[in-house]
Amino acid sequence: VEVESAQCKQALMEAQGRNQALQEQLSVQRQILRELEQQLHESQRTSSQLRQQILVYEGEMERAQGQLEAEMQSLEEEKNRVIEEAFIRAESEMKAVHENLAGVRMNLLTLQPALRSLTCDYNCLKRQVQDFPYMLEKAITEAKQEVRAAHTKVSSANQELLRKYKREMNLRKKCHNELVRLKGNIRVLCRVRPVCAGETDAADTKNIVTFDPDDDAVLYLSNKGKLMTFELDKVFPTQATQEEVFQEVQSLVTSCIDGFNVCIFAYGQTGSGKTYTMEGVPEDPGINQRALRLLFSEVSEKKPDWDYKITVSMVEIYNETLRNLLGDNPNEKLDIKMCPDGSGQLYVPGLTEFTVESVEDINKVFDLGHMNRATACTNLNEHSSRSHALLIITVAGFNSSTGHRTSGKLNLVDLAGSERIAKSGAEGSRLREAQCINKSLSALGDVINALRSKHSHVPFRNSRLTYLLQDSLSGDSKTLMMVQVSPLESNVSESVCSLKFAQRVRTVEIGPSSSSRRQAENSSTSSSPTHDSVEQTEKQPTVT
Ligand SMILES: Nc1ncnc2c1ncn2[C@@H]1O[C@H](COP(=O)(O)OP(=O)(O)OP(=O)(O)O)[C@@H](O)[C@H]1O
Repeated sequence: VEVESAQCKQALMEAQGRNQALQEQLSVQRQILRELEQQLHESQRTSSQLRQQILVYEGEMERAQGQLEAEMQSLEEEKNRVIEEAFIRAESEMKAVHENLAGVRMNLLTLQPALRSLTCDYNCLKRQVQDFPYMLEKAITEAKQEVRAAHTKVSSANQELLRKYKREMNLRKKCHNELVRLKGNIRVLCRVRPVCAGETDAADTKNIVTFDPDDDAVLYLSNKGKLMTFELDKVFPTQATQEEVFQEVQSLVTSCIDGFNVCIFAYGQTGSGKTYTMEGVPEDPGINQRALRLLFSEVSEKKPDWDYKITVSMVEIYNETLRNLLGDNPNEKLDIKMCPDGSGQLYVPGLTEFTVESVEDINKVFDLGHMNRATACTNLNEHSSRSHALLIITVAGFNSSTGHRTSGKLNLVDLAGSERIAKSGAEGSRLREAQCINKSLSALGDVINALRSKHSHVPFRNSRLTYLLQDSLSGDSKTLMMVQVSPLESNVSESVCSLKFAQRVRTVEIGPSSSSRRQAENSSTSSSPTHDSVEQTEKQPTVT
């Protein structure tokens, strides 16, 4: 029993253990059951909600179906209406097309004859095109022959014209020379400046100059109650304009295009209008600017046969010293030398030359010249009265059809004041200035005298001025002296001196022919400097 009791106890314990496990399983199963019941309940609730929703949807679907059917109905009606309209339109368009077609058929009937004539034309043209190369070749050959004939004709006409042109040019040159010869290779004109504002109130301002209304070469001067008469080549009264003065000198200016050398001098006492005549004022320029403008227009007219180069130099002669006014260094002194080529020509080593082609170029050159002239002196007005200013214009031409070349020089000179300085008042540098001016103006007078008198010796080398201008004063060169005179009584003695000088220069007898003169000049060019045989005191007012 004890053994069985132990076994029973063991079995009981196992049975209790199994019972315990089953109990636990049961409670888990119960829990699951509860949850499932809850889920079922919720599902039932959801299902009833869904059923209700289904009912709502079914109601909406019914309503939508009703609307759809109504819309389909209306679309069906619209479709029928549109089809009907399209049908009507198509019918009318069809009718129009039929009508067009009938028109086109009619046109076709009328076009057929035109087509037939076009075909005929086409065939005709085709035949012509086939013949064209042959005809073209024939026409080209004929045209070539005609061109050759015309070319030969034009060439011979050209040759003839060129020959005539050359003859005319020579004739023009001869006529011009003859004209200048008749007027004299050296002409002396006089210009009387007007009384300036500010001069009318002062003493001695009486106007003592009168003119001859019938003779523009005569001028009367009342000197201490005595009427003096002067006869020159032409006299410009006070009211003469810059243009009128220029018209008188313009033939000389243009002659340098033909290869002549020309000198135009303005001579007279300080304040007599030399600078006004040569340079003028900006609003009314003088000979310098007008000459360059005229040269520009003349050479442009001669294009394209002639090609010209115009160059400009500016020089000042002060106390017998030459200064380069267009150079980099206005204080640099220049020398005059004989060309080493043995031609007898003179040249100035280091002299600056500018090529000018327009009025702007001229203005730039003049501005530079004025600036350089002013740089080296303290009082420009006084300095310019005591120095000679030279504008040297060179015109070199080349004719491309004839190969002809020309070279002419135009020297425009504003001389130093010619007035005499009282012996007592001149000393030191002023005396030297006066001596230099006296020397150069005397030398100029001597040279002009010698040239007009056809002297065998012309004293070019007696001053820098005449030496520099030697090639422009000799040979076929032309010279014009513009004697400037003040009309005031206070200047009467200087005016008398200037006019006497002018008249003497003008009335010197004309000597042998120009060819013998040239020989004389050539021999004089190579000779050593000698003093002139012409009486200096006879021709030139004395500057002491
Ligand atoms: N024809 C003229 N018409 C109007 N004004 C003139 C005329 N000639 C000269 N003048 C005036 O007279 C004054 C003196 O002239 P200008 O300076 O030309 O004399 P100049 O002889 O060159 O003197 P300088 O020897 O001192 O250089 C200037 O004010 C100038 O404007």
